[in-house]
Amino acid sequence: MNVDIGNALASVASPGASRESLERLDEQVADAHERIVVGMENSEHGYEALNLPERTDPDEIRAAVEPVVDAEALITVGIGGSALGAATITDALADESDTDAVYLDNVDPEWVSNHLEGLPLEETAINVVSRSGTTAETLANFLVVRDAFEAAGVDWTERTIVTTGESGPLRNLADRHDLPSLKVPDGVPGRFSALSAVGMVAAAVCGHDLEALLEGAAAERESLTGSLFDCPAYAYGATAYALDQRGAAVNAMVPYAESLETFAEWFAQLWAESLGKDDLGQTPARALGVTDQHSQLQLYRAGPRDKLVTFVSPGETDDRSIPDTDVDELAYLGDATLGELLEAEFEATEASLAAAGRPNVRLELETVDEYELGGLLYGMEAACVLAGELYGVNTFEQPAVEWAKKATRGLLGGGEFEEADAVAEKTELRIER
Ligand SMILES: O=P(O)(O)OC[C@H]1O[C@H](O)[C@H](O)[C@@H](O)[C@@H]1O
Repeated sequence: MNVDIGNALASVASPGASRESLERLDEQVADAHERIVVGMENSEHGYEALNLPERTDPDEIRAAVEPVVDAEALITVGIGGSALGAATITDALADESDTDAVYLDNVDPEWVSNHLEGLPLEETAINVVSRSGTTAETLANFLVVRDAFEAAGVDWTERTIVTTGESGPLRNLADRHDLPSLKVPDGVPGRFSALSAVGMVAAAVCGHDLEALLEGAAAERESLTGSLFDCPAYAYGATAYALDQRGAAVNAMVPYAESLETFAEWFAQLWAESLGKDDLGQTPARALGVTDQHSQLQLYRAGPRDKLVTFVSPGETDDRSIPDTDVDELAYLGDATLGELLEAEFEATEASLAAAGRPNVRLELETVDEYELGGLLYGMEAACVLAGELYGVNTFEQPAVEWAKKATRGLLGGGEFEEADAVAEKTELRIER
């Protein structure tokens, strides 16, 4: 992954960071890097995630999925960090796979039923993922999926792989039914676990190259140095932080490839849940090039100056020519391909923001394959860890999310949680028709 921060400089954009201010910030980057290296060396909670390219064992993952490797479809049941990494990988590489990867994260009943209805269950595998093994949505959806298999006369125990922590309800269930199971690595929070079994079981069932994913990540790891000017991941993390300090409270992630739309969702969790603390953090927004040029771009170019736009350029992709036409006004299209049109729109949009003095950064991939994807995921994780150090927050906890989880459990009678009392205490000012 390469990063171009030119359009975030103060000479181009407002807010923007001057070259001199980035050089001053680089001293903090050097300190933060030292802290990160110590955390990695000591396998400290969270920092351990940056060791995954070396720690993850692809053979172990492939052995666990062996019984279902020919599945026509794979249902991954998980939420947040236990689903988005896997979904990012299999969505990005979907063209290369014969397996239909389906994700059940939401518990919207109609949506769950619609997903299950169309699937050939006797040819479908189940990938259930929960670090804690207690997340209500995941456990509930898993029970629903099991039930659907039983109703169709399909033995779910022959078709299920479990990835969870060392203990907990899901671990007990895996042991009781003797299911192939993998462990969420110690010290790795869910949103940083894409490059472990959490994200890679689905990739393995879909036949993707696990080694290449890890090699791409390892190459990014090699580039972690004490200077933002030598390290694309740190350049991104430091620039996003610097821009937020100058008023860019929103970070809009805009990939120029349909296959990377889920990546923007993954990034949103990473950035929001890691950095949103102590009244600090940058709000992630999601948009898709070229589609959202025709909707959100108006706001990004002419609305409040509170945004950094992050483009992802996918590099080389399959192309398709645009047929010739005898309509004079459209003749110019006949000389181009869809890929050339996309590229031109990307460059035009980037230039249009810069011309209006709106800061933007470009993440560049060579192409969308396992290697580049591994680098992108690792690079954004390292960027986020660096940003967390610069903000001075605890990047690896998520107490605000845990609060709502406890309130939900309390409401459903899953234990005594004082958080649930807040629901009854809600202030009402209802306007009725
Ligand atoms: O993996 P699980 O324990 O099921 O957790 C799934 C998700 O739950 C919560 O929402 C956490 O805030 C997320 O970070 C986590 O990824």
